[in-house]
Amino acid sequence: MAPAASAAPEHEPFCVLLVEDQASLRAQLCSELQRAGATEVLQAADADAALQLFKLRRPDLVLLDIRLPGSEDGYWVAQRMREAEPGGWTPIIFLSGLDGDGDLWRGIEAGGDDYLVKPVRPIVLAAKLRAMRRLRDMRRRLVQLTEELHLANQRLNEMVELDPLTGLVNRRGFDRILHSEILAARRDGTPLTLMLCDLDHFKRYNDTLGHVQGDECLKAVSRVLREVCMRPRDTAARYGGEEFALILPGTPRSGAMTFARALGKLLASRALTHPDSPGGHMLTLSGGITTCVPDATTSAESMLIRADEALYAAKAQGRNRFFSFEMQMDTIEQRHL
Ligand SMILES: Nc1nc2c(ncn2[C@@H]2O[C@H](COP(=O)(O)OP(=O)(O)OP(=O)(O)O)[C@@H](O)[C@H]2O)c(=O)[nH]1
Repeated sequence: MAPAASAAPEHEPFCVLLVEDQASLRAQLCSELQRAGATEVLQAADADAALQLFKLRRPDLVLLDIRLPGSEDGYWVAQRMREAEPGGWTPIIFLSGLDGDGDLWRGIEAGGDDYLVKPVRPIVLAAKLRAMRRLRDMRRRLVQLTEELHLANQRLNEMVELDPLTGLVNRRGFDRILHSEILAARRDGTPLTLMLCDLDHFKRYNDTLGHVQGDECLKAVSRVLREVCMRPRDTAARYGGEEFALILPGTPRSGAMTFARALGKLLASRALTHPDSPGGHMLTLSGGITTCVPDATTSAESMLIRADEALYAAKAQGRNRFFSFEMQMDTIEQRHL
């Protein structure tokens, strides 16, 4: 004996749109659907009402009669429904008195998922409802998993560009950002500043306090750098061991020097001590700055070479200072005038 058509055990709401023009059959199917576990049955007697309800309520399943009053039939309705949900897929089951192979084929071609020939036995209707519900749940889970995967990928991409010790952008991220900021500044004709910063006498720091303490010091300096980068597109990166890089879009030479002074002040306010610094007991930084409005000849490499040269000069002239490559060049030129 066939099992009785019973309510599906699922707890999630399941809304069915029933499109059937005969009122008595609609009422009968409606109560069978409810017995079979549909939590809501929306009813439409013609194509227009069916489409309106579909767009407004987004049901979980559509039961669609093929013969409808007016000029449009169920095939037409199914096609419009598919067009109305790009990227989505609401299961559609055709209901029809037509049982030819061609009718079935047309229904599937029109975007239907299944085809039931009237009169539909309650047990069959309940079984179809259950199967479609299962498909809906699996599809939802798939969408959820895809979203989770997308987020995990995003996070992974971010992590690939982060330095694990300091949380700053790492060398890989720095290379990408500098390259794209050069292109942007070139396109907009705006100045771009690159600043390389290096801790002074950090080897002595490590030698005296050990690497663990040295790491803590690098983290503290990173916090200062992150704080001093106040504009959204300013980037603080860990360029190498105890070397940091700052990318400052829209920053001219004068702005770069103001920024360097602010950085020096903020670092001094943190009063980070150095146990074995020849110049006192405070931790200090030296910096090399280059600023330009990039043109076709500007590259990340050329900017790095200039910033590095300025950093070398700052170290050579006593440390705890920032030098601008371009300002040095101006001074040299003036001396030769
Ligand atoms: N604790 C710690 N130390 C690091 C890390 N990366 C690089 N260093 C240390 O940084 C020190 C850099 O030393 P040097 O290049 O001689 O430079 P310095 O002693 O700062 O001297 P100047 O730059 O000339 O002022 C070395 O002792 C490295 O071991 C790191 O991730 N953690």
